[in-house]
Amino acid sequence: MRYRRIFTIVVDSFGIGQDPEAERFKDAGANTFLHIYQSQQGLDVPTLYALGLGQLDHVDRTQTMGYACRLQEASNAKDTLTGHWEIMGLLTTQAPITFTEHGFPPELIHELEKQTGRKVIGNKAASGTAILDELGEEEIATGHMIVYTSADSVLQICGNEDTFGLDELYRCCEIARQITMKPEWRVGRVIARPYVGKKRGEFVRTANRRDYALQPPQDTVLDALKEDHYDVIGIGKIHDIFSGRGLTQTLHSESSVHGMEQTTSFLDIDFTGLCFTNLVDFDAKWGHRRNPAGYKNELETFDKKLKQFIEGMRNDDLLIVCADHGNDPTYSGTDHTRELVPCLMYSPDMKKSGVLPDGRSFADIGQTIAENFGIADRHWLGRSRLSELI
Ligand SMILES: O=P(O)(O)O[C@H]1O[C@H](CO)[C@@H](O)[C@H]1O
Ligand SMILES: [Mn+2]
Ligand SMILES: [Mn+2]
Repeated sequence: MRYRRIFTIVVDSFGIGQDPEAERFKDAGANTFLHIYQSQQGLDVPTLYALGLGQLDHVDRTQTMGYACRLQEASNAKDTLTGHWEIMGLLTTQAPITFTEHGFPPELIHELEKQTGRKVIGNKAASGTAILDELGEEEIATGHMIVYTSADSVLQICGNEDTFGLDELYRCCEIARQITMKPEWRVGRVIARPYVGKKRGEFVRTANRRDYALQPPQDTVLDALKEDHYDVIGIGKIHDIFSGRGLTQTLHSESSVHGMEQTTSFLDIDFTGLCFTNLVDFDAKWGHRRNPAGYKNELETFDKKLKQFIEGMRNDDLLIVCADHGNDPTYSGTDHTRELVPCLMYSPDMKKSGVLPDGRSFADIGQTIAENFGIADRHWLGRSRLSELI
């Protein structure tokens, strides 16, 4: 075992340019990183640049440490579940079901209304904040529930924390999850979207969001690590994304800053295995909201936290910073964008630094982890980069 602890941090939606499939996903030209950089007159992220991020899109050459490369998604998707599953070795060939064109079919809605005892309003593809402005007041006045979707494979239900109530929202989502287990309705996630506020313009979504995700259909590198008695710590949304599978410990985060603080606190803990973190604010607060200035700020704050993290690393620690898909905040629409993702790898034990060739799957990350911990014999997807980290 070369590294005793591997910290993998997913900067949710931090894409680095279109991949060969982007056109098929109607995302030609998308580039989350570069377009934030260009639209905001630069990006002050010295730590990410030191790790080689700027080399990947040729905007900065101040790399001093670690190895940087770009990875392509091998799965037929651009969403959070498939992205994370692929990072941990699982390929998704069948595109996840979506209902963006006409909303959910009447039979599904009828079943949901019958079993919850509540009428459905909305039932269309929408941005979560826009649909609250449109229908939040009606939901509060009538007790009906706002159901909406997006280009992700999701069924989302909004509920006002004061009038609808959190428990009731979770109950309705559990019913929705059961109903959508039917093969033709099997969305990747049902998501409870609680919010507070009384009227249009004042609604704010809270951190009590809850995701009811499908189980990964097969074992991932996480399961294999757990089976071999390694520690597998999930921070932020990791638990939801893997339905708790393959984890030995879970921490939920209030924000991406909080997620980095939780991750950093594990530097002081003597574990052996993987600490796997998802930082969702980049995607949920800025990418989907098409807010490049907010995205820039979040990145710059993250960069400072990353510097502190690196300062606390030991020689037998490996850091991997990556992403699960793109979400270019300057692109049209409000959905994810199919992109390459950065993969930045660093350990204080490295003698050299540089750029590595692009990889054909996000699973290069999982395979690197698998080789490090001696579980690569299971033929995971992807190619280990361990021998390139010199
Ligand atoms: O617009 P909001 O509600 O943030 O939705 C976003 O969040 C959901 C899950 O990531 C996806 O449906 C995506 O579109
Ligand atoms: Mn994501
Ligand atoms: Mn998203």
